Amino acid sequence: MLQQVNGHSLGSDAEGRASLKGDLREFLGGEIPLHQLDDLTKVNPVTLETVLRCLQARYTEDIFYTNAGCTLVALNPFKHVPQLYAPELMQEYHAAPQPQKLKPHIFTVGEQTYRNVKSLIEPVNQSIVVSGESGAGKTWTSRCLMKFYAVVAASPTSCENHKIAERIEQRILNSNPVMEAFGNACTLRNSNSSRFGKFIQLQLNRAQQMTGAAVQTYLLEKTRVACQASSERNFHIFYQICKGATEDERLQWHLPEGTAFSWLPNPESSLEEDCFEVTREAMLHLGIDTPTQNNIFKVLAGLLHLGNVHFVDSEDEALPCQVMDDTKVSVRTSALLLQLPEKMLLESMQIRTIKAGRQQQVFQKPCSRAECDTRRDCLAKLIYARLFDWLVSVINSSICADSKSWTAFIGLLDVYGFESFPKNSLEQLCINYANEKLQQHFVAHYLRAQQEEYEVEGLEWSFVNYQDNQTCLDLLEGSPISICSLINEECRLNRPSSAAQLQTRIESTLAGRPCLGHNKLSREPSFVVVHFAGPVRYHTAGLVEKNKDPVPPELTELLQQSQDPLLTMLFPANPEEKTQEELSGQSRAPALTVVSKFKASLEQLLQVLHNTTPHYIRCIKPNSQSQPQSFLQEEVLNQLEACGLVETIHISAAGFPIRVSHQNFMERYKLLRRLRPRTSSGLGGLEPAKESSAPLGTGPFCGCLSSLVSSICFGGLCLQRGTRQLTVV
Ligand SMILES: Nc1ncnc2c1ncn2[C@@H]1O[C@H](COP(=O)(O)OP(=O)(O)OP(=O)(O)O)[C@@H](O)[C@H]1O
Repeated sequence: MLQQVNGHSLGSDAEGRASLKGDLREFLGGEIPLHQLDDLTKVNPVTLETVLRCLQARYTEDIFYTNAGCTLVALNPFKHVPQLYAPELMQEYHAAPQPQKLKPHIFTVGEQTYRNVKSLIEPVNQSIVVSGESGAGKTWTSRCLMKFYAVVAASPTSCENHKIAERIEQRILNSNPVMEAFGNACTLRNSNSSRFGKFIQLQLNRAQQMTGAAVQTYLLEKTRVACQASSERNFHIFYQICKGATEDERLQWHLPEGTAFSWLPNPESSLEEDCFEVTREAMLHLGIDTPTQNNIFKVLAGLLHLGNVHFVDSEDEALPCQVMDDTKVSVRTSALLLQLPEKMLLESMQIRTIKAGRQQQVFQKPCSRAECDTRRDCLAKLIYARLFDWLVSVINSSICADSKSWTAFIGLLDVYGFESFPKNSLEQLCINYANEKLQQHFVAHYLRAQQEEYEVEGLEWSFVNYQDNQTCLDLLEGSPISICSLINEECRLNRPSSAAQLQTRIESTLAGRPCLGHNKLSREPSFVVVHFAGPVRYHTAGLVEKNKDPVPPELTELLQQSQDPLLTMLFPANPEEKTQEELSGQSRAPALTVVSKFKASLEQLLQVLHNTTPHYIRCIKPNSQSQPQSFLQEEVLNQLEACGLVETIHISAAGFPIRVSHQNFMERYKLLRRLRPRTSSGLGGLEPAKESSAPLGTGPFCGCLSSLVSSICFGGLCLQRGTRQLTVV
């Protein structure tokens, strides 16, 4: 009997015949309409063009998910799709004996991941890496997966337990609107773009119930508080308070309707994300009570007024710059809202204090107008970044479970997508660097390690070439010299360096590196990095300063004087240990730059990922205008090419998608020791043995089982090692 066609084993007779018919048709003639191909490994031949055509055909039919071997491709529908994420559908995938036989969906990935934890497939901890460029749908996907786990991993036991579980699940879900309100913003690429990276660990107990979660965030783009590119916006929360405050709150927060704020560009644009009520409700569920919320919003209003403070040059260099007449009121209001002495607030921006000599004598020097502006912006960034970190810690203490109550986790990684704007700076360099690291994780884990293992195992294998992004990573972070090391060195040397000098330094020191380009047409000093997802031009102006991220000590000292309860907590007068910002403001600052901190946190993240079984979801943006029903071939093609999807499909089609250690396999499939080899098939197929007295570990399988398992279905099993193939149905 034919056991396999095109990689599919057959189930019951009737089912088998129907499936066989379909498989045969597909195998022989490729007659199946493209949009019905659920798995891109079945596209024939597998080329960029055929893959593109298949995805387009499916998109036209409103089919947004397609398997690509080990990866799930998720096309952004840019519209509401009824029932696509309904709780009933979640249950259907959860209850299915073989979820992978249902239509491709993020719930298949969610369920498979969940079952891996259940069946203790090592490593027990799992991760789902959601990648794609900005606006491709990563945050949406992560959010839906969290909802999925909140449903399927809910505690079904006693009423009391159920309540607890619900509280935890609801709180975990409530962390999303809060973090998005404070950490997302409208950019040119995405109206709800995450301006920070997030790894959320969903913690499961032995019964696979969710007992808690922990969130780790990465590099918030805090510069956005004080500086927004044209046509972009500040963080959503600022618009929410301005649009959603009640009359009473407007009075308290000094936000009369129609007030113009320099740091609130495009206030007329109205987004779904501007819903203040949702944020407040979610904060409440996370344990942030109304008085604390009001305190937070009052401080944010204080920042908006601070942004309206503008300085004029002083005629006498020995005297501080003055505040523009019509913005004096903003200093007063800001001081009032932040509960700071007005004079001190003003002087902290106008005057620099220098300590020098053995006795640390104090000198004061008036700042230039540009310096006043920088210090004003720095103050706002400092407050906002601390507030964001504090919110994350509150969220964590609200959702985190006692370490004894969980045994495994499923990690969801949603980091900012690859970005290329007309102007790119240190933020984009870090974001794109993170994307390069994740791409490398995929390349190393899947494209390279897998093929190397097949070779070692003696499997017949013709090596599939793939685009390795190691050269780009060498350029960015390599040792001894790379772009990061050069930017860090400029910070360490603490010498005046112009944007043009930095460009020359990068170009001359790294000349000849394959991924370094130079845009000769550009008038502004810049350099080009050819990333796996495309070339990006980075402007060198301000790069070193942003990397240093200095905080003048006067600013921290000022905030320690605040009478505001929230600021008192964020800036304690006698902190137990000095923060990085405080250290960087001192003259003998350790060389811990933004880039080095980011690099260290990325390494940590990759270490965590490395110790989990990864699952991949590739989000694809069908068009850059965020329009439904528009599939722009060129744009999709670039994304497919960049992530090496065709190579992934080739390897998946010919390879072995599931890997199980021998010990785990024996645990899971103890039953099979009762099976004996069927020698007549010539394939080494197996049939159930009537009786087996062979002890576990010495039965007929054990000597020949590999860690490579081509497919384990819930009703059947197919194994291969080298030239031996074993099929059990
Ligand atoms: N599955 C979906 N169904 C409907 N709309 C979607 C879906 N996925 C994404 N979208 C739409 O696309 C927008 C962008 O998605 P999302 O914010 O998830 O992108 P992202 O990849 O996280 O981007 P960034 O890297 O900028 O944070 C969403 O705000 C939503 O409007």
